[in-house]
Amino acid sequence: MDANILFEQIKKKQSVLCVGLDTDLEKVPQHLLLEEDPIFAFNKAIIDATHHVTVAYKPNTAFYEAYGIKGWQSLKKTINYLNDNHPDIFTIADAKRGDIGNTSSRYAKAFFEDLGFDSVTTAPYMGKDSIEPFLAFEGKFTIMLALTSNPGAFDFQTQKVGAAELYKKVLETSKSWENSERLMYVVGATKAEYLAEIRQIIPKAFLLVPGVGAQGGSMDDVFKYGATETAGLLINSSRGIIYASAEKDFAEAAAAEAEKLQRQMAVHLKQLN
Ligand SMILES: O=c1ccn([C@@H]2O[C@H](COP(=O)(O)O)[C@@H](O)[C@H]2O)c(=O)[nH]1
Repeated sequence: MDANILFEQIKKKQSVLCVGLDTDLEKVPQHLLLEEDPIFAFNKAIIDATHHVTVAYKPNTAFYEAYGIKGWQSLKKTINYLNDNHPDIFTIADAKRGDIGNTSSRYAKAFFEDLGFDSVTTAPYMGKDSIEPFLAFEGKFTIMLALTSNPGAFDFQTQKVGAAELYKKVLETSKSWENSERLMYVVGATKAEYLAEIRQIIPKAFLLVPGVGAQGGSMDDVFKYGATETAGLLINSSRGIIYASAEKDFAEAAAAEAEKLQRQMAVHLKQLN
């Protein structure tokens, strides 16, 4: 996907909402378990109910891999459903991959070509040759972990390596990689106060920001420190939206939560223009 399509979606929907499809059969409404493919049935209902306020969907692959081949088939059906019915909505495979070059090439082929996602998340720990194979794909984006939302982010990412913190080195160094214009970065909403400095290093790149809602991050702070004139943000909420209700009204409840977040986003987006 061209980034302009994403910008147009943001403008049209007045939203930077990314809905996380972290579908767990222990949490979906019981009646769906009678369906042939309960994971896909759940995802389809959530997508149908939320797409009008959503600019990106992010299935976390762990929730599909946990169910083996059936889970992988549900993931494939979900991405096909999105590509067939909502081709202008950005898709993210949250898989956090990255390996030696030839292996990374296979991961990239799996997520970009076979599954057909617009983007995949990657971990930068193995360096340039582990990420450039993803960046080689035209029309696709690689979303690299920079400063994550979890408490363990302080174990390594904020530690100094020489004069700068590791996450800053990751941001700075990655700018010199081939096709770096195809990079986006993950920064947790729980680390919003770091966003002003992050924006000095990567003023234009899109940020995928998880951690609002269930993890306690503040959307207001994300906009305050991390927004650019064009927004350049995707704010993710998974559990807060998809498990808003565990009853038959789960899709309506998800829509209500998504709309609530979109209204908050619209207020911030108006202030940017
Ligand atoms: O730093 C990170 C990177 C990825 N995630 C993922 O985002 C969602 C968040 O889910 P919520 O239910 O909205 O908390 C989930 O898939 C994580 O694996 C993250 O939270 N933080």
